[in-house]
Amino acid sequence: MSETTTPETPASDAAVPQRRVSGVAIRLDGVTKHYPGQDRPAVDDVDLEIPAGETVMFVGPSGCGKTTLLKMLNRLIEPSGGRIHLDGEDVTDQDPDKLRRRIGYVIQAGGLFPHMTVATNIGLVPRMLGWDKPRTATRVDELLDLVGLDPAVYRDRYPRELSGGQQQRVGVARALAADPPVLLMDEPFGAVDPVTRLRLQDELLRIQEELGKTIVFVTHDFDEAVKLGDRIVVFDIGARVVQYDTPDAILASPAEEYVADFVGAGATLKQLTLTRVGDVELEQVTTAAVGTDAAAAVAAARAAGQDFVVVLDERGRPISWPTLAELGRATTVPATVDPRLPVVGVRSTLNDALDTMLAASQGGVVVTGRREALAGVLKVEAVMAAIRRSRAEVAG
Ligand SMILES: Nc1ncnc2c1ncn2[C@@H]1O[C@H](COP(=O)(O)OP(=O)(O)OP(=O)(O)O)[C@@H](O)[C@H]1O
Repeated sequence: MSETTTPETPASDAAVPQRRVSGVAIRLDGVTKHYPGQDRPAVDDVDLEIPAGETVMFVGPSGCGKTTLLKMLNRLIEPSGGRIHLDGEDVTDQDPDKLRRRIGYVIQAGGLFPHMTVATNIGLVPRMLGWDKPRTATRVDELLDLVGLDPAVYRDRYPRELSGGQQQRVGVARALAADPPVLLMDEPFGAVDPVTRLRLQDELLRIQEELGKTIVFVTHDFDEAVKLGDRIVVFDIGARVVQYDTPDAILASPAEEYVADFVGAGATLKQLTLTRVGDVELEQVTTAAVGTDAAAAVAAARAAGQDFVVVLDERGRPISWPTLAELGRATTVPATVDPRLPVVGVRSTLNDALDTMLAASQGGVVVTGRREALAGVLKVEAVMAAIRRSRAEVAG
C-alpha cells in the first residue's frame, strides 16, 4: 500500500474556499494498471481520496502514470486491480457507459466532432439520455452562456469556425451537459496560446465557484496546478503519491528534494502565483458607455487626474481604453473594440497580470469580474509593490 492516502490538510482547512458543492467524493483503493508487456505497473497500488467539490491537480514527470490513473476513473482504461468508489459506492464493475454519465471528460482541443454544430456537440449526452429537443436546446444555451459564449452567435457554428480557446470552452460545456458531479480534465489547456490559456483558467475558476464540481485535472504546468488546484497531488513513477496537499503547503514545504525541484527555485516568485488580482487594490478609473458624449468623458477623466478612459459596451464590458487625446477627437464614444486591450479576470494571478502586460507592451491591465464587467485597472507599479510586500513577508 502507498503511504499517502488522504490530503495532508483536512477538508475543513481555511485554505480551501467554502463554496457550494455539487460534486461527490472519489476514493481509490489499491488501484493498479499493468499494461501487457511492461515490466513495471504504470500505476502501482494507489490509494487516494479526493474530497467532494474540490479541484485536485495531478502533476508529475512525463510517463509517471497521471493519465492512466485519470482514465481509470471513467474506465477509458480498465484497472488491473483495486477498487474505485464514487460517492461511497463501489463503481469498479459498473457499466462504463452508465458511469460516464456521472463523469464529464474534457481533453485537449475540446475533442469536438467536426461535422456537428456546437449545439449538436453539446447536446449529445442530453439527447442520449432521452431529453426532448426543447429541453436540450435550453440546456445548450444555458451552457454556452456559462462558458462565456453568446448562444445566438455560436450555437449553429461548426468547430472549424471557432478559435482554439472557443473550441475548448465548447468542450467544457459538452462535458457539463448532463450536470455530472465529477469532471475529469486531461491537459485541457495544453494546446492553446498562453493568453487564451490564462483566460480559460480564469473561466474554469469562475465556473467552479458557481458549480462546485469535483474536478480532477492533469497538467504539466506547476503554475497552472497552483492557480487552479484546491489541492495538488505530486506523483512519481508508477503514480506513487509523493505529496498531496494544498498549493500553499507544497510551496512552503516541498516533501522531498524531487518536489522542491519540481516546484522550482523561485519559491518567492511562486507566491505571486498564489496572489490573485482580486486580492490587490484595483484602481478605479473613469468609464464611458459607447455612444455617449465624448467631451463629457474627457472632462470627467481630466477632473479625476486620469489620462485615459475605459469604454464599456452595453453589457458593461470593457472594449477599449483610449487616451484623452484619442477620445477628444470623437464626438461620441466609439464602439470600436480594441483587440489588443490587455484584460485579466479578478481570479487571475499577479503572474498572469504581468504576462498580459508584457505581451501587450502596456503598463497595466484592465480587470474584469462577473460576466466580464469592469472591476478596475491594475498598474504594473501595484504588482511590483505586491511583489515587494510578498518578499518582505517571506523574508520574515
Ligand atoms: N496503452 C499503453 N500500453 C502500454 N504502455 C502504456 C500505455 N499507455 C501508457 N503506457 C505506459 O505507462 C506509463 C504511464 O503513462 P501515462 O501516459 O499514464 O503517464 P503520464 O504521467 O500521463 O505521462 P505524460 O505526462 O507524458 O502524459 C508510461 O511508461 C507509458 O509508456
